[in-house]
Amino acid sequence: MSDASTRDGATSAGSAASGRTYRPGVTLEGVTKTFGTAGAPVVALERVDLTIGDGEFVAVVGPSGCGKSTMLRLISRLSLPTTGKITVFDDTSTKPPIGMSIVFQNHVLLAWRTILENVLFPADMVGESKAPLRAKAMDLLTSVGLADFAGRYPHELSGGMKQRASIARALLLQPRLLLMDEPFGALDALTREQMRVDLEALWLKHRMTILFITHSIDEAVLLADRVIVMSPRPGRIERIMEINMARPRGLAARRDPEFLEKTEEITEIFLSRGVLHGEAH
Ligand SMILES: Nc1ncnc2c1ncn2[C@@H]1O[C@H](COP(=O)(O)OP(=O)(O)OP(=O)(O)O)[C@@H](O)[C@H]1O
Repeated sequence: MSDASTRDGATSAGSAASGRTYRPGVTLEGVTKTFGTAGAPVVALERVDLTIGDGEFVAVVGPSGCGKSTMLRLISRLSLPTTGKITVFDDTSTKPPIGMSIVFQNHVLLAWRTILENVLFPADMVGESKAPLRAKAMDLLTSVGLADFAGRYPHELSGGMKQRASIARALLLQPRLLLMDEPFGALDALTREQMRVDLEALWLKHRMTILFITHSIDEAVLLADRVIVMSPRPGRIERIMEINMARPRGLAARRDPEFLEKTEEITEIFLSRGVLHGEAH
């Protein structure tokens, strides 16, 4: 459960060799979340301590029910911890953090709005004028490969295209914090691979803090600066693993010895915790 911090408070999110140093962005201190009071309460998260650097890309991987989505909901303040403290860019209030966007597994595009109007939707939500944001929205649609689909409606797009539009929408107001809850979980393997490469490119361009939740060991290692490996319920941090592969990692990263080494290490953790079984059941 190492979470190295330097003396000036900056989080060291990489090895000395990688030279990555971040200021703290999101901090969880002794965070526990328990659901239900009568009968048998469910401890979804137990004593989680974690610092995510400002501008860092962190992935959380773990078995179903280990509290990954709970962690994301607590950081977004859609839900409050039972005990412990969560700080988001120095803010410890219980209001949704300013500058936060969320992307869920299933797109939440509005069927009656064009793709461009969907991408502009956050401006309506915060009462900003849309006109000055149109060029930005088009740029974002171009960067996710949807420039030609700005005038189409969601039902005219494939699942992957809809999820690209959701990501473009999440970036419209330049979030400082992007929470992604299994954003590629519903996509086919090829689309997923491409989305991963494209997300890395977007992150390298915008450098927002990303918390990316996934069931995929490969995806976590390929994308993140650090991978948080969760144990089965009650969800605890089992290991924090630094990934030092050079960026952009792109498709070639799958052949990097570090990719093989880290995915193997995480698989071993899950085997030892009974999350995975070497033999068929
Ligand atoms: N609102 C709720 N009320 C009661 N129990 C809940 C609630 N939300 C989550 N839980 C329980 O908390 C535990 C963690 O759930 P959570 O959704 O965070 O897991 P997860 O790791 O995201 O799972 P998955 O990978 O399947 O999405 C589970 O046992 C779940 O049943």
